[in-house]
Amino acid sequence: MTSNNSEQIEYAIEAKGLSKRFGENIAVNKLDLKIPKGSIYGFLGPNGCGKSTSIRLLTGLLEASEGDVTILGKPLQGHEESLKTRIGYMTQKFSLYDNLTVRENLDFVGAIYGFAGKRKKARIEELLALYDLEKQTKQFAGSMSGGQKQRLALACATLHSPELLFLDEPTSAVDPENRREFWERLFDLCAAGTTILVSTHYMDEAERCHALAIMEEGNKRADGSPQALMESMSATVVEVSGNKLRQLKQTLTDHPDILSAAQIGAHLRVLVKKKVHDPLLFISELSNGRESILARPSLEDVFVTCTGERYVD
Ligand SMILES: Nc1ncnc2c1ncn2[C@@H]1O[C@H](COP(=O)(O)OP(=O)(O)OP(=O)(O)O)[C@@H](O)[C@H]1O
Repeated sequence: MTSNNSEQIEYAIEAKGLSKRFGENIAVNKLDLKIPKGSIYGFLGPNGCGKSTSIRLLTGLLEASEGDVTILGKPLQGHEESLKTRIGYMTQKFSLYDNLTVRENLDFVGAIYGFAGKRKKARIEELLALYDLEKQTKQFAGSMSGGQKQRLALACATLHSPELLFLDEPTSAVDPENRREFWERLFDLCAAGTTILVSTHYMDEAERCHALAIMEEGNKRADGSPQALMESMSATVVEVSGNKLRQLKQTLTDHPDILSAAQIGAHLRVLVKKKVHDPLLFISELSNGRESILARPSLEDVFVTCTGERYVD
């Protein structure tokens, strides 16, 4: 991050009241954001919650219905063209040319960003080595595996060394190992000064971000670092074990002071509202004295708590 002193923080993205309507449907509703330079920020939420639309608004590809956006210190409105060279964007479907080879894809993107001659060749060689694509240079992009396509898409999105990188669900089409590797590469980019905004519906991925926004139906329900979100959660987590968990789950979820009860293996993970002073006694009474313990909150618990906010008193 740029600074420890809050007065000196430089923001890569600032948004105020950002909204987008498609007819009657509000895809993004009054979104406020302050994303420090040099950080990895996540949008976490289910399909259709407005992640892609928010990213497209912040890149200037889509016009907002309302709100103000400042990107890398400049108002987005009126600076869309000049900002394009400072921004990278990797779309959900990777936007590769299937009928072009790996090298041709990079060549094409290089030309778009005004690279030519030795400079272009050198940058492409650098990216081929960095993203482990040297053996695939002549392969058509359409015939590559999900992981290879993802690495090529990241190489294309970062060819012009953008200061700010948008990644829309970049790991949906790859296995867990590729996903881990991909995140290592993101932290390398971040260490070199790139600010990254990444959307995901994976909890483990969101947990890797410096900070994130939890989104639902176009609204930001909460934001902060994963740690801060877990610490400020408005529920206590209790794990209950024993038999007949399916019936117990029903009894517990019917109770107004219980936000959710989900079976994980041989126990139920129960989110009890914070206003309940002794959650273990409370659960013991509701479950005929079954064994229960307090557990550490996870980001998934935060998500359930935030998106179920309307049920919280
Ligand atoms: N061009 C459009 N015209 C009409 N409605 C749209 C358009 N783009 C998005 N929407 C709607 O806006 C809402 C948010 O969609 P968006 O794609 O931003 O969600 P998302 O969180 O990125 O989900 P996904 O991961 O499935 O893409 C959805 O209800 C979607 O149908």
